[in-house]
Amino acid sequence: MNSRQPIPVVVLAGFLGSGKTTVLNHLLAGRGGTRIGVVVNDFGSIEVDAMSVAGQVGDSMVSLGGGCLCCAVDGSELDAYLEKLSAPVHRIDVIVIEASGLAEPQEMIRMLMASENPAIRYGGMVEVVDAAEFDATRARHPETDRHLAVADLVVLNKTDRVDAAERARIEKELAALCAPGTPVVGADHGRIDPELLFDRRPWTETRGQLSFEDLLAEADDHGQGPGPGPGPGHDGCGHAHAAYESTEFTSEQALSPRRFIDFLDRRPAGLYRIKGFVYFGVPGHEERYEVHAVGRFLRFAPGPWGRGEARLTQLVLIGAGTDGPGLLRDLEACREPAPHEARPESMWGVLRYVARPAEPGTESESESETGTGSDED
Ligand SMILES: Nc1nc2c(ncn2[C@@H]2O[C@H](COP(=O)(O)OP(=O)(O)OP(=O)(O)O)[C@@H](O)[C@H]2O)c(=O)[nH]1
Repeated sequence: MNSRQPIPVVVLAGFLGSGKTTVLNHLLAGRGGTRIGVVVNDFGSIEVDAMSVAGQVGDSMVSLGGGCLCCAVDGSELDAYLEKLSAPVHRIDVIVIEASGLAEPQEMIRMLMASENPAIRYGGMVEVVDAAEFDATRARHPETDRHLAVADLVVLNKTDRVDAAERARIEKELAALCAPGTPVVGADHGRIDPELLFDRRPWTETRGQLSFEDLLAEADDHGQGPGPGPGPGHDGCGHAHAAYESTEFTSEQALSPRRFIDFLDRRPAGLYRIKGFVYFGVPGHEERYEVHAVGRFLRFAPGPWGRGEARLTQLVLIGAGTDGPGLLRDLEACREPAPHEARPESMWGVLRYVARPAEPGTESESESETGTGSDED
């Protein structure tokens, strides 16, 4: 991941007690060399949550080992904290906001979409659902349905507390409540693959000297946890990996923007994450297009190629129950031997998913984007 690209900001939402902090701890434990900025947006219980995430609490910003920063904010302070976290000095790769169990995630998404901070971009919304309390939560808090409708990825947590039939029933209901194609990932104690949300750097890529906490966390990453008890390091990593498969695609030939968008529109629900770079080679659009999809959420970010860098398309597709050879066949069918003959209009489908800084007076544009999370307007 190029550190000069805007930092993706992922919103982790879910009703009180659904397991957001548990998911976050698991992500922190399995972050590898990735530097995660954490914002805990939890009115009233800041200390409790920040402590369970970080193990230590400062004024408002907490250092998590060598790799993370955590700050506790209310909505009005969010912009200021995002600005602090996105300062180049912290070298943060991804920011996760743990939304209060009571917050309206739509508000937060709107704030992120409208943010004028060029160092960040909205990176999708993950809704954590408590499988054991699913019906009770919906009955008492009908707004839960609205949150599910804007989620890009749903984590169905506490699957250890329901049997297979109940889980299947909830998954069916979730499919009806969420936008079509939204992936639902089952989890026991928040153990989802961190790769679903961000690229993990290998430890060797961590710049600067490793701190003592880094070394402890690294040992923990390899299953030799620093000690008992909850908190980062509790889970170690590796549990979640077995359930996912990843498919890699490389092409020296350009991809047709129309065919590639068509492929993305039809991507199966089990394909949780796509990341990489695409070369379209269409006149006027010869840049390198970084692609980032989490669930239904899709973004392209055009940027320059490195000096002497080969014009390649390189994609990694991560999913469960996906047909790898079938995906590769579909991607091969997107190849375009004569991109220079393509008309610039063929890029329109891609450009719909490029985040542009909001122009003054174009608020309605960012609102329409907020509504779907996949920009299907
Ligand atoms: N049985 C079971 N318990 C879980 C699981 N995930 C989390 N818990 C427990 O559920 C409780 C709530 O988890 P948290 O991660 O604090 O939930 P939260 O969504 O951050 O809660 P708030 O901050 O109150 O909104 C804790 O006691 C966790 O240990 C799970 O998969 N199974």
